[in-house]
Amino acid sequence: MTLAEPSPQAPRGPGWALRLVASRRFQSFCAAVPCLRRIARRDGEALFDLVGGFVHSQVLFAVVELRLLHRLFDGPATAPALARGTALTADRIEILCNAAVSLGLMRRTRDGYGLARKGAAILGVPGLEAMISHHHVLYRDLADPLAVLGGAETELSKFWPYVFGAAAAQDPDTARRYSDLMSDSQGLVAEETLRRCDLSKAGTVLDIGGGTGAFLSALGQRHGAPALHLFDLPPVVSGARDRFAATGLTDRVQITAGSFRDDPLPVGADVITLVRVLYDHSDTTVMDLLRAVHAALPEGGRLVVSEPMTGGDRPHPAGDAYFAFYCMAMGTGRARSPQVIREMMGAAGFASTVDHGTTRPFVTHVLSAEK
Ligand SMILES: CC(C)=CCC/C(C)=C/CC/C(C)=C/C=C/C(C)=C/C=C/C=C(C)/C=C/C=C(C)/C=C/C=C(C)/C=C/CC(C)(C)O
Ligand SMILES: C[S@@+](CC[C@H](N)C(=O)[O-])C[C@H]1O[C@@H](n2cnc3c(N)ncnc32)[C@H](O)[C@@H]1O
Repeated sequence: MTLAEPSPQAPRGPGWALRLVASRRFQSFCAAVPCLRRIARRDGEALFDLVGGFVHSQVLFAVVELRLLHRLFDGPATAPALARGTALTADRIEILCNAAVSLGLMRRTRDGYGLARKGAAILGVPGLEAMISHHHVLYRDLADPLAVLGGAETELSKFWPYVFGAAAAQDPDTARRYSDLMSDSQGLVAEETLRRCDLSKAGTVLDIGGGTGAFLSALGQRHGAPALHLFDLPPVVSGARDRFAATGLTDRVQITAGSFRDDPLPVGADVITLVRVLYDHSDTTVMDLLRAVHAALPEGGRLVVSEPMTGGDRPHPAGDAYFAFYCMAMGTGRARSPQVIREMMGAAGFASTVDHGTTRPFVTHVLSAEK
């Protein structure tokens, strides 16, 4: 595509500036002028990161699948040493490790390769390696993003069957597979949610879609007072009793197996939490759920919603790229902005809503509402 050079009489304003940036001659001019060269180089590198980002995520996938970060946690190693125990040759491991160094996951050492800070951080984030390994499903779906955008059937939608109703989630192995993935990644979500919402004075907290109880376990260990009530699908909650026993919370916990799409919600809680639940479901299902939550709460009762959200009129990569496409590929879900969810809370009857924000949009965003 050859863009006409901006004519002298071209209107000034954003159009003029962008037309200039899109001009090959101006880009060549910038590369020759020192103060402009740095901007052009920075934008070019950022653009190339976007172009090559899918290779970067596959380098990360390979490093995680080969457990190289764990190998290096014990100390630096040479490429031949890292190749041992894998099906790869030392020269291919060297290529992978150099790529990992370029991405800040590893560092070059006198003896070969060592762990870098980002690589160490991955080892410290609960559930992150499992999520990275799980991405091969989404990756195959996004090989044809236009098909996903066009609503084609996806592999990912078969990974999370529960969103299609309790009947689809009867298979205990499937239920365990996604519950493990969720409970592994719950650590940071619970940390952020409980830091932003003080639930220490709650009487009873009902966690709807609470999986195998990871959030309630974190809440129960942080606050000694609230009684805890878990509500999730029958094949899912079966894994919860052991967790509560292991955290010494059995006496404070009630477990109800059921579907919020098909069964009445338990009553008696003064706080109801929805942690990474709404974005799995359509607007209709979400509105039905919010109305049922409103009905199940007493006057003055509180709803807490915590899940990754989009940026609304200020889109950000975590919510508007990753989770928006993830939920779209899932088939029924939708990543929503804090504003949209607060409007849905209001439409469901909640008198006041609060945006508690987030420190890390890629982990979660916290809202609450009062009846
Ligand atoms: C010199 C030193 C040592 C330090 C000085 C500098 C310094 C202080 C460094 C700090 C190092 C440090 C502590 C870093 C910590 C980094 C952390 C905590 C990073 C956390 C990253 C978390 C990430 C990337 C989380 C990603 C989560 C994802 C991708 C979750 C996806 C969930 C999905 C898709 C769920 C789907 C389920 C469904 C079906 C949609 O409901
Ligand atoms: C993404 S997981 C989140 C689990 C947990 N809250 C967390 O953040 O780790 C969504 C949860 O909603 C549950 N769920 C989905 N549909 C449900 C339904 N109709 N009734 C009850 N729970 C449901 C799933 O079983 C799953 O545990």
